[in-house]
Amino acid sequence: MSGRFGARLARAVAEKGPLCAGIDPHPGLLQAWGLPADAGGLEKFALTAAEAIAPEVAVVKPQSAFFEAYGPPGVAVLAKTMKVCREAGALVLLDVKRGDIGSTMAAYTAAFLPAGAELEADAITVSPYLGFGSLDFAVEVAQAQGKGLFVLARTSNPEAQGLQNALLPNGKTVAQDIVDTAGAQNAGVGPLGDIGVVVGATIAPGELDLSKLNGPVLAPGFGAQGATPADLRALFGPGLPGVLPASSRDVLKHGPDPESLRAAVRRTRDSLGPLEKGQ
Ligand SMILES: O=C(O)c1cc(=O)[nH]c(=O)n1[C@@H]1O[C@H](COP(=O)(O)O)[C@@H](O)[C@H]1O
Repeated sequence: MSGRFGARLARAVAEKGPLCAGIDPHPGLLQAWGLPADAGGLEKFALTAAEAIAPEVAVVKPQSAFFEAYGPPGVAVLAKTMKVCREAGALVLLDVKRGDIGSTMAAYTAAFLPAGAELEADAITVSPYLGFGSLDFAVEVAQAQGKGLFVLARTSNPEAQGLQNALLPNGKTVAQDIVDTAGAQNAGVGPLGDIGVVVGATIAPGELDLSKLNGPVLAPGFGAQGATPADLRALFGPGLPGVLPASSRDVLKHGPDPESLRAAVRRTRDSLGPLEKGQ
């Protein structure tokens, strides 16, 4: 697929709906699937999940830490998993939550965004907590390479509230300031900018104004962390414009049978509403 990330994402969502399915090989899930806690078990888990799930959704989000935990063989499995997802037609959002000083961000960017990189992703998650400006180079590379970023703004975990809802001297919350800075990068870009934000599906409605973001919103917390389709609509509006509800464990717990996994991902996808409302 060619073109800007936001445009590719909008097409994929129009075709397959907004669900982002996570591949999070938790040790407990490997055990529940009857797999050993080693790189061989990881490979069986991740490839089974990728083959069953990726054809059904617009976006797959492998969680890098669960692969890195197995060392170099785990990272090799991650590369294989990402390839299987892309070949099945899904966009790959690699959840690596990177965030560092600008010059080091350049190295992270080189690892994940250029075409042909071993761990090439369509988009990655990044942390702005060293200052949004520390991500400038990553923003530039993503926009130039047709790739995307999802910047942590208001995360789904309960500990995040104090920091992310703190007021800045400009009168905005930290999270709102991050959303607005991402929005400035997306200004004037159609149909959707390339710089998304992460907003947990578990947060209270009304905390954030997303009306000027003009970019995608990754909304984890749907499923295992308790958020329902009704919560998503209350938080983001009835059509969920640009919103990618993300679910990992709630789908993966239906393995290892590929048919059960496929049925679970279809059920989850369909619970979000008819396709034309997805974008
Ligand atoms: O960036 C993320 O993906 C993320 C941000 C956030 O605010 N909350 C959150 O849960 N996540 C990730 O989303 C996934 C949620 O998994 P489940 O709770 O199993 O659906 C995990 O991979 C988390 O690391």
